[in-house]
Amino acid sequence: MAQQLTRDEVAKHTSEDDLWFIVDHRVYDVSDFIDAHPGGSIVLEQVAGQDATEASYNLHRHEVLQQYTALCIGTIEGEQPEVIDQKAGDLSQVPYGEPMWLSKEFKSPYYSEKHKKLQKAMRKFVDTHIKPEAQEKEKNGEFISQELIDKMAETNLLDGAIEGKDFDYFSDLIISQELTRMQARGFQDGNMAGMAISLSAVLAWANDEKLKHRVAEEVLSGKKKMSLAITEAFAGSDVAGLRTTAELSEDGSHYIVRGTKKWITNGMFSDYFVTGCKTSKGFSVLLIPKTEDVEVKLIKTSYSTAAATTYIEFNNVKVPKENLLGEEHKGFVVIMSNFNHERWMMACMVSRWSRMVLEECLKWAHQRIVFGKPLISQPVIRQKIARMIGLVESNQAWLEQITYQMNHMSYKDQAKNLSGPIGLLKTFCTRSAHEIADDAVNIFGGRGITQSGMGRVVEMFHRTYKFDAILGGTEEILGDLGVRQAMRFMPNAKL
Ligand code: HEM
Repeated sequence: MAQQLTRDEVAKHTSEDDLWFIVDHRVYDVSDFIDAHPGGSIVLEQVAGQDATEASYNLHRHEVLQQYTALCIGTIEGEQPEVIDQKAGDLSQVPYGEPMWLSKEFKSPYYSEKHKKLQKAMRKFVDTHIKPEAQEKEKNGEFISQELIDKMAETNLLDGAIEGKDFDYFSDLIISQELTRMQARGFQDGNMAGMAISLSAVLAWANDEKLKHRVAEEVLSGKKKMSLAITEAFAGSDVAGLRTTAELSEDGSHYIVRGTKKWITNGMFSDYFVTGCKTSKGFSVLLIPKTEDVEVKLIKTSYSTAAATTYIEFNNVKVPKENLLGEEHKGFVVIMSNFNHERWMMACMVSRWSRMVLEECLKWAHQRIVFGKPLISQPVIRQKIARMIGLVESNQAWLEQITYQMNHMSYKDQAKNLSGPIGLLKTFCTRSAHEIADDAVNIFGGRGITQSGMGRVVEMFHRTYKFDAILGGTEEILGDLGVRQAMRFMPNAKL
């Protein structure tokens, strides 16, 4: 048991080489730490022997104190720590910090006990196994370790937290949203996002059953990696403008692929590329294995290189005819139907990021003292937070409604009925993110543009939400798609 000390006892330790203070009813001896303190020694000397709770929470995230528990030598006699120590797997206690279905006061028609079990297991797995590596790699830009990939493959749906037969789109939503809580936007994509958006095309469109099963087994077991290679320097959303060509050999046994691809997430470590190519009479999609004729170069974007964003050159790569996905020259439908799930997944993630940022703003406004009062006592701050809550909750509500439809529709019908709504949903979520990021930085001030310390989540979101606004289709393209789709369902008659 930690020793019990009195406030009078603490007040005696005020010299540079014998310096104590109190934070949240706990006593810290920082005599050997003051020279290493990132905020310097002066500030610590200023609070020597005193209660520094307010000063400390005004300047640090609680996790800083959790990391330095060794400096804590005891608690104040008769007093109890009040600050909530979040443990791995815990739900947030901040209002609006979790979607409504996770708050015990509220009910939802969409989630079952099985979903709740999955969420719990996923939260714990992310907090314990993914977040520590994600935080490290986000900073140093290295790619995900094989150990982490093996760990994820090994647990096979989290050691039975959910059975394959019960896995539905709400399970998918839960996994996507929980993954964002690693709070590392580049690593989030580096964590097999390439597979998530390309394996679906192989599963739905491979003509060769053997190939389909082999690739699925290899990538789901973590032995091989894959990515989706559509965009080029020449064209992104404008798929018709792509210049990578696939020419069928005279004997019809293979294609020769030549061209380049740009911004390919996970391309640096991929063994397979689901690639959009021009063929003699249209556009076709091929599963291209990595060979010596495939050259990859790392692209540095505004998020971490942990995402492994890649420039690729296919230099006359020989690809067997069996690797064609869907029909030859009719690849447009392969890509377009695959986009739905990718865009929906991005909506899951960016909306959860927005909620994390809202949570950060609520915590900060609650504990930051300005002009002698908590920041939240300023009406202008409450207005900003009110707007954020409205956006975050409407993102989630629309997302859940669309997810429910996906659960009750075939893949084909989803392409017909939901590509418009999903495009509009993603656009709405990223426009919301734009507003939320902007207001959050204003609430955090200098910390909102600083990569470490209190504002690091807000800083990262402000720097990276644009990835969701652009990848998988820009806001302009998707807004347009949504309205054009709606017009397709308009009755011919004047109304
Ligand atoms: C055991 C107690 C403490 C530990 C372990 C600690 C640790 C840290 C760490 C790791 C940082 C880097 C920034 C971050 O990650 O948030 C930091 C920054 C800082 N700390 Fe502390 N600190 C402690 C107590 C205090 C106290 C009591 C004060 C002031 C009264 C203080 C003042 C500062 C200041 C001014 C900064 C720079 C903040 C900024 O750049 O925004 N620290 N501290």
